[in-house]
This record gives sequence, structure tokens and C-alpha cells, in this order.
Amino acid sequence: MRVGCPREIKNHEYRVGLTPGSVREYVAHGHEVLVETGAGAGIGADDNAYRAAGATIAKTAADVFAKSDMIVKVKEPQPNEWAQLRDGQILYTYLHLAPDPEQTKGLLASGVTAIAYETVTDDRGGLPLLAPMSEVAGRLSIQAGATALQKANGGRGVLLGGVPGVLPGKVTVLGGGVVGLHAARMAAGLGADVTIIDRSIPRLRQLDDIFGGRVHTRYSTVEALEEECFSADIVVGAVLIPGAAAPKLVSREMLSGMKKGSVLVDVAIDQGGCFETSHATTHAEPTYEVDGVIHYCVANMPGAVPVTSAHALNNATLHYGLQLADKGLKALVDDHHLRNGLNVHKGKITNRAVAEALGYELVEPKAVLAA
Ligand SMILES: NC(=O)C1=CN([C@@H]2O[C@H](COP(=O)(O)OP(=O)(O)OC[C@H]3O[C@@H](n4cnc5c(N)ncnc54)[C@H](O)[C@@H]3O)[C@@H](O)[C@H]2O)C=CC1
Ligand SMILES: CC(=O)C(=O)O
Ligand SMILES: [Mg+2]
Repeated sequence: MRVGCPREIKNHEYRVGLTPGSVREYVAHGHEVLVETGAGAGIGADDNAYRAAGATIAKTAADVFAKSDMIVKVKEPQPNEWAQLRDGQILYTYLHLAPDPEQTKGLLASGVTAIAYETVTDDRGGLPLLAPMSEVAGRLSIQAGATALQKANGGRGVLLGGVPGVLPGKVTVLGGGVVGLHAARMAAGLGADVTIIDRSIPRLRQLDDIFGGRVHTRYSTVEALEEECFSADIVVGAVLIPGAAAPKLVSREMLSGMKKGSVLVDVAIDQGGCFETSHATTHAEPTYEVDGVIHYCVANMPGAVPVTSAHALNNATLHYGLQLADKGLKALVDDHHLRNGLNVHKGKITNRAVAEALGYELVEPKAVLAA
């Protein structure tokens, strides 16, 4: 199969779908790899590094899209990318379709077979191709929040760790999954007073064990949300219902109860965000203010640290990428965890949460693959 990797074009997105190390693996499996010139520049991998790994360098993205049987990317395709996809081609990348009706229409119209990293599952109930970027975004969320909290940046002017004789800042984390765990770890490491809210009691138990009492846990009710958000300096939004639009846990009205100059970091923005007042921002202009509360809502946070995140992402995506290259659609038939990643196939929606969020008919993945 010919596998193509275009340069990412989202705002300040410096990750790359295939590192030179991944290219070597595809080539060793007998595949051709076509990489757009400059695709690896953000991680310090130049065209020669890709050539040495066995890739052919394409002069343009158009060349990569036109000549490849499978496209491996990082971020959801942008409008001029989805216009170049076609029936019979596989797209393997993050999609986040539930909050994105336009992209969904574009993918349906193209006829492409689109596999979303974020809905591929594993035996332990996890999302193995989302997890590494959630680790990165969780850790970054505290750096981003702490920066926004500085007075010159519009924040309250609180140092998260405090100093001897002065209380630390307070961080509330909504959703104690992968993002939440890593956000809490960073915040606690800086010395902040941290509370994680989740609706899963088994998960709260696990977190309590992990942190040995260093971090507070609280079951998710409206009362708990209000108390923990109203007293917080930073609130990290990290809830997820896989494939679906994020539940809006903090309403516009609740914002008026929050401290002026406090900071909301809505990591869940790629699924539409869990604060009613969130809208996606970019690394170029990451924050805005509503009712005196600073909002940070960057949908591709790991793009800021591509050297770390491109390798972490490739570690997680390589296995199934090779399966797809080796076997084509049969890889989806053979493995139900990979099949859970199938969101769109030949003009049909094949993910239940996406179909429900956007009002499409669901066609079961097994049914479309058998057709
Ligand atoms: N903005 C960015 O650059 C990035 C965003 N993300 C996003 O971050 C979000 C979280 O991802 P993960 O931590 O990997 O998900 P996860 O599935 O590991 O954790 C989600 C947690 O939310 C909890 N939850 C769900 N509904 C809840 C509710 N109503 N109240 C309280 N807790 C609730 C679940 O019990 C679970 O523990 C996702 O939308 C993901 O796509 C991830 C990486 C990068
Ligand atoms: C998961 C995601 O949206 C990202 O890594 O950008
Ligand atoms: Mg994202």
C-alpha cells in the first residue's frame, strides 16, 4: 500500500502523523511512504531524515492526497484537505466529529473511510490512541492555566504553590480520566490545593489511592461543581463521553459565581467543551474573557510541544497503522477495537455517538464492512 503523510496545517500545529522511525516500520512491512516536504520540520526531522528512513518526498500536499491509499495525519482534516479525500482511501487521524457538522459533511461527501484515533478502544476500557495526547494536554493544562493566572495576563495574580505563610492557589479538575490525572499530578507537584470531580466512584477510589490523600476527590453533583468552581483559581475541563459532544458542566450563569480573574482551561474543547461559554481558540490567541473569567480553549494543545507529543502519538498509532497498511479494511473486520475507531465509511456514519450528536442514521460498522 502507498501510505501518505501531509504536513499539518492547523494553526500552530507542529506535530506530524509519521515520524522517521514510523516510516522505517512501514517500509520494513513492504509499503511505500510518501511524505510532504517539510512535514517533520516541527520535530526537527528534515526531508533527508525521511529519505534515510525510506520515504519518498512529495513537493505538495495535493500530491500526497492524490497518490496515497491511506493518509496518516494528526489533526482533523481542514476544509481544503477533506476536499481532496476520495472513495476507496483510508484516513487515519483525530476527527472529533460530534461538535463539527461541517467536517462530517465533507467526509461523508468524499466517500473516504475515516478512522478516528479518539474512538479506538482497548481491553481495559481505555482509549489508547487518545491517551498519550491526553497525558500531554493534562500536564500542559496547568502550565497554561498558571500562565493565564498571572496578573499581566489578565488573571487574579495567584502563584499556584503559594509561599511559606501564604496559602496556595486552588485547582479544580472536572473529570478524573487521563487528562484529569495528569493535570492533578502537575498541579499537586506545584503545591496547589487540588480537587478532582468525577461521576465514576470507582475512578475516584483509584485516584484517591494514586494520590494517597494529597488530592481531594468529589462526586459530581451540581452542588459539588458550584462549590469547587466558585472557590477555584483554575478549573480544568477534562470530561469525556467517548465520541459524543462534551456535557456542559459549567453554565453561563455559574460563571458569575466564580472569582474575577480565575481561569478556565477547557481541554474538552475538541469535543465541543464542557463550559457553556467555551469556544475553540488557537495557540496564536489562546485566551479570551467572559464575565471576568479567563478562558483557555485550545483544541490542539499538544501541538505546542511537538517533539514530545509527535513521538508519543506515533508510539500509540503505529500498531494499528501497520495493520491497516498490511490488511486494508480487513484490519477493521479482524479487530473490534480498531473497528470502534471507524466513524465514516463510503458516505455513512458508523459511530453511534457521532450519529446521535449530529442527527444522522447510524450504520453499524460490521454491516458497512460486509457490504
Ligand atoms: N484540547 C486538546 O488539545 C486535547 C483534548 N483532549 C480531550 O480531553 C478530554 C478528556 O480526555 P481523557 O481524559 O482522555 O478522557 P477519559 O475518558 O480518560 O476521562 C474522562 C473522564 O470524564 C468523566 N466524566 C464524564 N462525564 C462526567 C460528568 N458529567 N461529570 C464528571 N465527570 C465526568 C469520566 O468518568 C472519565 O473519568 C477529551 O475530550 C479529549 O478529546 C485530549 C487531548 C488533547
Ligand atoms: C486529542 C487532540 O485533539 C489533540 O491531540 O490535538
Ligand atoms: Mg484536539
